[in-house]
Amino acid sequence: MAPVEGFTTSGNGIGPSVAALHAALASVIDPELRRPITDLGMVKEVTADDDGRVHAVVLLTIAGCPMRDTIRADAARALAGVDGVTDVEVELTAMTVAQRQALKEQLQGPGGTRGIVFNEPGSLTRVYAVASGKGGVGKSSVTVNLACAMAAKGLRVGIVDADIYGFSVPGLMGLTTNGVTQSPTRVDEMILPPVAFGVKVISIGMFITGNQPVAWRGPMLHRALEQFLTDVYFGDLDVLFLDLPPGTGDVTISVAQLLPKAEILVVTTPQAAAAEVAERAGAIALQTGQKVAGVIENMSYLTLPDGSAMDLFGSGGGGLLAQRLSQTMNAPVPLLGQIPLEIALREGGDSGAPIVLSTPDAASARALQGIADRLAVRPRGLAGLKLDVRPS
Ligand SMILES: Nc1ncnc2c1ncn2[C@@H]1O[C@H](COP(=O)(O)OP(=O)(O)OP(=O)(O)O)[C@@H](O)[C@H]1O
Repeated sequence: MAPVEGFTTSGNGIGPSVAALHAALASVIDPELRRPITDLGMVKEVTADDDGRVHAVVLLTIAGCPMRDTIRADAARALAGVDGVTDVEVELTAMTVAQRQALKEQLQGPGGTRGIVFNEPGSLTRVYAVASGKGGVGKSSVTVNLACAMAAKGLRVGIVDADIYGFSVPGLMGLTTNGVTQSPTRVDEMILPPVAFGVKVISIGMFITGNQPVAWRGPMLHRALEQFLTDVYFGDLDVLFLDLPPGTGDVTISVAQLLPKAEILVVTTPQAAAAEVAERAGAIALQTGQKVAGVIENMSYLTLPDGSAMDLFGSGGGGLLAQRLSQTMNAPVPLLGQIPLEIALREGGDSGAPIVLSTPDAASARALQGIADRLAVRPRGLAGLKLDVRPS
């Protein structure tokens, strides 16, 4: 292997090789940026002597990086596994301003600042805004489970908790412990979202202390959402979910303005009255020019101890809503799935362990998995893209 900048070994064939040390560190993934630390300019130097003693210096984006212990442990473990290594010392130090700037430019392009990457013509990220007519129908539970199911399939997934007044995503994703929500790391003005179950998550709940109410009017909400979409580094995502507040308020309009390509997923219960309210949430897409990707019926039935199904909230609401929205939108709007009521789903939400991962055999988990599969097989968002193909 050609010399690698920063890597020094005696080079006389005794002790670990540069190639093996580099390969080991290339297997260490930065927990927030989700890329190998070797690609991110985070490996400053590695020296190894003939006796197999290795000293590595790893650069952190910021001195107080909350992931420093994880990065150190992962790097030490990877190096210790290299043939000929007898001892490992990993030293952590912070990047200089210039190194941080270089990293930001590598991630975000020259200049470091940009608009909303998901709106760029080359963006292939599918954006789903999850809406409901009423509160409490399970919109957030559905969002986190779909996101986790897709991430478990290997897709790169992010969630923006746009339910600014009633945020619940950090708790559902296990990012809140004893009332304290994990904070994002800030690299100057760039915000690195915490990652849970492979999903990058950002929520207003990460920026306020305790359980304070958020009392903002429309323009503030719009600005907060815009900042989530511009300043948060999500990287190249396959799917971005936005958990909208219930109804058709300011945030829904802002999402339509900020992310015109976002498709709406409407969550409803089977109750006819709930479906009617949900129809308004879906039909707003007609005014904003967005697509409705489908309807998800939640709390469809409850399985009783004798195995029979009880329609606690009536039946047929999801199908009815899909039919009505298809007419309103003059385009097919499918009923993507029906999720039963299950105690395990609620418990998974309360404990921050989404049911698709914690109890994948549960009926509700299988239904959610089925919906995620249907959404995941749709191609990445090439629709409406002008492809740069010219006759020769
Ligand atoms: N299928 C289900 N079975 C059992 N409990 C469920 C189910 N779906 C949701 N729940 C529970 O119902 C409650 C409300 O769910 P959730 O917070 O996901 O709803 P929401 O529509 O996002 O509410 P809001 O819009 O008010 O934030 C939660 O306690 C959740 O665990």
